[in-house]
Amino acid sequence: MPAPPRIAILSHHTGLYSTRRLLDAVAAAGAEPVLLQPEHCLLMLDDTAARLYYRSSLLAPCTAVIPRVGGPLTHLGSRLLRFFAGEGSCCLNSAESLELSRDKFASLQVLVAAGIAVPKTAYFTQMEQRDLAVSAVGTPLVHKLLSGSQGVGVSLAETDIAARGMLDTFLHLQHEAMVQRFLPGRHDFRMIVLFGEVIAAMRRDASAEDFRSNLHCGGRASALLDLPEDFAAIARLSAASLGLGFAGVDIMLAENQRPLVLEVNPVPSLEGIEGITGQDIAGTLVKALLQQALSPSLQPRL
Ligand SMILES: Nc1ncnc2c1ncn2[C@@H]1O[C@H](COP(=O)(O)OP(=O)(O)OP(=O)(O)O)[C@@H](O)[C@H]1O
Repeated sequence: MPAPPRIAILSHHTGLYSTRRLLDAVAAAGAEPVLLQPEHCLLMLDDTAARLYYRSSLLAPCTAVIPRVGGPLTHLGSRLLRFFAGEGSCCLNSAESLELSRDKFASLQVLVAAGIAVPKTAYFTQMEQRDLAVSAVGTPLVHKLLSGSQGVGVSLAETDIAARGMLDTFLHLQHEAMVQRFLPGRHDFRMIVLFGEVIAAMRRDASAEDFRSNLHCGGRASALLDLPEDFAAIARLSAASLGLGFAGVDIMLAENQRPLVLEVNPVPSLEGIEGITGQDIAGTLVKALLQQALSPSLQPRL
């Protein structure tokens, strides 16, 4: 009997809901789950060969790889993905797409170049550009760290004075700043894209205590059963523009109800969306990835 395909899951937090769901889904699909904590990996280059040691042992080839690395492990995760791609493993998201989508401003640049509308957003590095950025974007405005997730590093400045003070601090500490026009809707839409199809969607409403609608910030989610076709088209194009096989695309409405993409998450949590929709997203993902891996002629519809 041939050995079952091996599917690696790169995850630091092994007890996380998404990691556990994916491990179970890999086993349920008849494949062998291989849990890799990125920090226990050693990459070795020697002449023209590349090798990966996991906890001091040479790692056997993997059929496919699912990156579930958080923001702080983006660079390590992308180097591991580059190794796996070189080995011929089928990576759910590539090294390049992970790096790109983890940079909040660079990814918006790529979306805009693809014709996808985003909120008015300024990026700058020097104090001399601060006042122009504040007046061009207008207050209230949202300041964002260039990397961050679950709403961490996203803050609201209601007035020009507050915005200037906040920017002074961030320019001093981070040497760069990103500010975005505040959209007053208090809700956003998250669409999960898998190989060019929207497979699930939810609406998230901010609580009375916060402007952020992330579930970690007290937001409330509900399933989005009648997904507008323009939202789905924007989500598909956003994931494709960033080269992502799997992505969570966040959309908010402008004052004139135009859908604008806030960001595209390369490692969206499965917990909220599976709980809200009742869908087996982990199972769908693993089956689609195995199909990709085992039918090399089948190209993802990116
Ligand atoms: N320009 C904006 N106007 C109003 N609210 C915003 C704006 N940008 C972000 N928000 C709110 O803050 C939340 C977090 O913002 P964003 O998605 O950029 O950060 P994140 O930390 O990467 O979140 P996630 O982990 O969901 O990807 C959004 O879900 C939205 O509710």
